[in-house]
Amino acid sequence: MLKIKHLSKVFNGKHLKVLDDISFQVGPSEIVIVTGPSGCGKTTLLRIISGNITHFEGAINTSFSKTGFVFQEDRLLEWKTVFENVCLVAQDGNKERAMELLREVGLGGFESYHPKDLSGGMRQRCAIARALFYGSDILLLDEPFRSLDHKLRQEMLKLVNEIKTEEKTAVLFVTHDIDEALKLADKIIVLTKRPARVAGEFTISTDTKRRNLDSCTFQKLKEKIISLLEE
Ligand SMILES: Nc1ncnc2c1ncn2[C@@H]1O[C@H](COP(=O)(O)OP(=O)(O)OP(=O)(O)O)[C@@H](O)[C@H]1O
Repeated sequence: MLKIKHLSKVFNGKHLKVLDDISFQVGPSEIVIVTGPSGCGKTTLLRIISGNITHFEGAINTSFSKTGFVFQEDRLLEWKTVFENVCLVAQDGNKERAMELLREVGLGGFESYHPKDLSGGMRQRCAIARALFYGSDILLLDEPFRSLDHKLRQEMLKLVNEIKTEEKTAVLFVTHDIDEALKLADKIIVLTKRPARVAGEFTISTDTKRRNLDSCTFQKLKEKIISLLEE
């Protein structure tokens, strides 16, 4: 369980308040999606949770032992191949599994390429394979599918869902795409504009395979989230 309690963050010697008293939880094998207006503080929130930002108010309590993350920038090592980039995070890991993950993210056949020879979307998928190979019990994803086309996005969403159900990995996912959130989330956290507060928290119990986004229930939920984002 990850518990975020009364989290606040101010940048620039107290001039820029970014997060204001944020509290929510991520349970084991749960997909929690955070959405909110541009610049409200979503990346800052993930950076605090991942330990990249250490000065903040409030508390982060976690019982997860391994945290994997994919940020907006892919942070691949340019001098390593795709396969080496993935294997680097778990050097004793099963190399067959690394190959399998690369195939699952659509990079089968590109194992010996270097990052500079990949497109932006391929680089991002390599970063996702690397995070999955790390074998974390919670995965932090910051708009990881932004540069992918529609078909690839759908495939990656399916993969995240499989990782959750098969590997029991919890996922904390930032996206601007409300349909993506409605398709995948067990819980959606909507943040206000900066300084971000929790404007709404919505639990979706319908199994992801049985969700109909055109149904009245999902349309109403979507309208509610949009209205909160527009406030
Ligand atoms: N290290 C930093 N120092 C000072 N200000 C920062 C720092 N990091 C982020 N900020 C500011 O904090 C605010 C929130 O930024 P953040 O990247 O967390 O927003 P976001 O919600 O992820 O945005 P987007 O949806 O556009 O990706 C912005 O005004 C940004 O300029």
